[in-house]
Amino acid sequence: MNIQTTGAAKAVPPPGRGEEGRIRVENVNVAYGAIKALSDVTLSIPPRRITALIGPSGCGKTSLLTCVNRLIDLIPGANATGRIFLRKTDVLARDADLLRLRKRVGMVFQKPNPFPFSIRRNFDIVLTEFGVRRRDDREKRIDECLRAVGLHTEIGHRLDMSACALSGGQQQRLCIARALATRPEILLLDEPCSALDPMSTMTIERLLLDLKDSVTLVIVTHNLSQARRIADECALFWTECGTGYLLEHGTMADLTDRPKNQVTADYLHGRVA
Ligand SMILES: Nc1ncnc2c1ncn2[C@@H]1O[C@H](COP(=O)(O)OP(=O)(O)OP(=O)(O)O)[C@@H](O)[C@H]1O
Repeated sequence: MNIQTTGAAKAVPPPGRGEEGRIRVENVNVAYGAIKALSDVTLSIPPRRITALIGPSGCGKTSLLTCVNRLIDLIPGANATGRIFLRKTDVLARDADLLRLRKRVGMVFQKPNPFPFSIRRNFDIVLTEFGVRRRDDREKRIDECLRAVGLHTEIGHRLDMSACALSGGQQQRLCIARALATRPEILLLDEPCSALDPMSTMTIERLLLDLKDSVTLVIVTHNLSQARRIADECALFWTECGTGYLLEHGTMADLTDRPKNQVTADYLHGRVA
C-alpha cells in the first residue's frame, strides 16, 4: 500500500542537531523477579528515522521500550541492567533525572489513553508538569501539537469538549499530540494502531512519516505490512527458553531481501508464527 503523507505541519529540525535523538542500547538485560525477559541487547537506533521493533509475542519488545523512558521503574519486581545512551546521558543510571528524561522521550500506548477531562486539560496537565506555566504559552503549544497531528481543523475549536468523546483514531492522534507537547527528541510507540480501524491506521502511519523528520520514532508492531510501509530500520527480536534477545537489525530492505538468518527470512515472509 502506498502511503501519501498528510502534509501536516512539519517541524524543521534546527541545524546542528547531529546525534540528537540517537538511542544507543548497550548490553541491556531485563528481568521480572526470577524471569529473565531480555538478554544482552545492543542496538543503535538512528536519529529521526522510524525503527520498528518486531518479533513474536513475549520476546521483550515492550520491555526494551519501557527501559528507554524508565517506565520500567513502575513495574514491581522489574530490573533493567546495561546502558542506554541518549547523547551522553545514560538513562539507566541510578541518578538519571527522570522528569528531564520523560520530557525528551514521549510514549504512546496500544490503547488510546486520553485523560478523562477536556482536550485542553489533557495538554495542560502535561505542560504544567513540565514547567510551561504561562497560559498563552500553553495555548500556543496546544495549537502547534494539534497542527502537527492534523487534528487542528477537526477539534481546534472544541478544546473544552471531553477527550473521551473523540473517536478511537482521534483519541490516538490526541495522545500522540500530547506526547509531542514536551517537544521530545524521541517518541516510543507500543502497537499504536492495534486498536484502530484501517483508515485510522493509515492516518497514523502518514502522521508518523511526517513526524520522522523531527523526532526519532521507535514503534513496536506485530503488523509486518505496517513495518514495511513506514519503517526505515527494523530490529527483529526472538526468544529462547522464554528469554528474548535481538536476532537481527538492519534496514527494512536488509531484513526483507538480504536476511542474515533463516529465521529472519521465514518470519519476514510469514512462514513462522
Ligand atoms: N510485569 C511483568 N511481570 C512479569 N513478567 C512480565 C511482565 N511484563 C512482561 N513480562 C514477561 O516478560 C517477557 C517479555 O514481555 P514483553 O511484554 O516485553 O514482550 P513483547 O515482545 O512486547 O510481547 P507482546 O508482543 O506480546 O506485547 C514475557 O515473558 C512476559 O511474560
